[in-house]
Amino acid sequence: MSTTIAFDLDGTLIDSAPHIHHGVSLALAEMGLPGLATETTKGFVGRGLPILLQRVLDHIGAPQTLHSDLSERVMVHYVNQPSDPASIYPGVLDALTALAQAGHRLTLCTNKPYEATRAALRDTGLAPFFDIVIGGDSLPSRKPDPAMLRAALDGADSALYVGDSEIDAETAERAGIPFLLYTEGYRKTPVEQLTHAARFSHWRDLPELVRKQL
Ligand SMILES: O=C(O)COP(=O)(O)O
Ligand SMILES: [Mg+2]
Repeated sequence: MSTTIAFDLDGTLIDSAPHIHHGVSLALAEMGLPGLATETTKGFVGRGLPILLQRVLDHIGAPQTLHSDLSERVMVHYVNQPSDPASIYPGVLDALTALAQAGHRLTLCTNKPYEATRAALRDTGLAPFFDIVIGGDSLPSRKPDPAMLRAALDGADSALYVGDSEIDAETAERAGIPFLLYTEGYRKTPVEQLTHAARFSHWRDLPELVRKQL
């Protein structure tokens, strides 16, 4: 049976925290604001750029009135700083190729802003795998609201969602879609506390896991 499989991006397909951190750091420096550690930025990824930047400003003790200026600057770097193809997690390309060859439709459902998502997919070479791309600003709401996931699944009868975070697990649960958890991303909660149909720590295991789900 052919299934539509939606994927999260940051912390799932690509280890993008260094890229996100770089964009945020450049923008903070331009504004004369203090920087923060990569691990701190990484901990803020998952709910989309507006919330990440709120947390950044809180963390460095700067007022939220700077949010829109910071956001515009980060977006420029987000789109213009090339994403490194080496940031793709090991085994992702083979797994996506195998799933596509098995006849599955692959789509993307990420809280990353759409323009930045397109740039990351283009720079890493992942773009050709996905025929629907829903970004964090594509719809009026973002994950964990299930509307994004529903849009990425395009009415499929058989569907799965693959992601790395608490947000993804909640989104899938609210959409009533089985969730496959990649355990090596940016999750902060123990795996046992996240609703998931199955989990994997290396991408080589995903095609078999998908077969078992169907
Ligand atoms: O940009 C974010 O906050 C997270 O993006 P993700 O949904 O691909 O993990
Ligand atoms: Mg993620």
